[in-house]
Amino acid sequence: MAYKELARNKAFDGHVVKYEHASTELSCNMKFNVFLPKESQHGAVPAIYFLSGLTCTEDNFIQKSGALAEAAKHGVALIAPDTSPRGAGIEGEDDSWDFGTGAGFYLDATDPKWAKHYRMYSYITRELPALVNKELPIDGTKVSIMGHSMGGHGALTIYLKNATNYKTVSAFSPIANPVNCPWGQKAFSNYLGVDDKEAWKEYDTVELLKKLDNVKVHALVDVGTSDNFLERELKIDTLKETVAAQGQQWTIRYQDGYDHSYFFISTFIADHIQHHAQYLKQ
Ligand SMILES: N[C@@H](CCC(=O)N[C@@H](CS)C(=O)NCC(=O)O)C(=O)O
Repeated sequence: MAYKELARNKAFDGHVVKYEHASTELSCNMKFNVFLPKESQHGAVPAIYFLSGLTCTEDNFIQKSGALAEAAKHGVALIAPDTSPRGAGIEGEDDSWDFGTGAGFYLDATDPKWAKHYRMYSYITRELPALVNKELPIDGTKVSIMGHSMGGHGALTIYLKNATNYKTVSAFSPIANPVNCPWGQKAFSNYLGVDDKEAWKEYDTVELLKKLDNVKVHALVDVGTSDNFLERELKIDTLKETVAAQGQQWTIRYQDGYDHSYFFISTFIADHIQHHAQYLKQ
């Protein structure tokens, strides 16, 4: 299967289209959703990738974030991939909600048990862009990336490692320092092995920021002060300190009383789309 259309719904004068394709990176079939604004009927448009969090599929963001209206306003496409390979059949992959299926952590696993299928980093940075740039009216020279929670971690790390490929980055409630939190330690010790801590740092926003020389990044990060995961898992204070120490000028906002849910995302999604549109139009 090269790729096939599974569903198409008109929205805000454009369309939300769901596709399925056989992924060579992940060795399984994968689904993703795309919002194509009406401008895409006349030529290639800029696009924002949105990486979702733990337990999500390709549907959560496109159905719950309220992003379509603002994307339509700016003539920008949205690309919403799944969060892990599906049905790989690896022992233990469905045992917990924060690891395995629905929790690919946007890395390329090196542990032999996971290495064949759990390659979300290569899928998001190479395979999926190659497919959408070839098959859809997407301008591959004008793309950016954002995400939520595990997907916020994915967006920030992918951006920091490939800054020339993306115009900008933003995140909601990102897992900012996974080497120092339970979710990250569980994922990295299994996918990357317990011993190779240097490999872990390659997928850690705070650690990547420390290595960033002379590159100024203008990222937007929002997190809710009533987010249940704020202290234990997200480590936004550490991110903020590192950003300051590195002389970066990120906008990091603590939003009073908001939690980790899509109600929070939908409240601030317009700000994020506007942030991206400003860079995508340059
Ligand atoms: N274990 C809880 C928490 C998982 C959770 O909060 N997931 C976030 C990302 S880390 C999410 O986006 N959930 C899906 C949704 O709210 O639609 C659950 O299964 O809902």
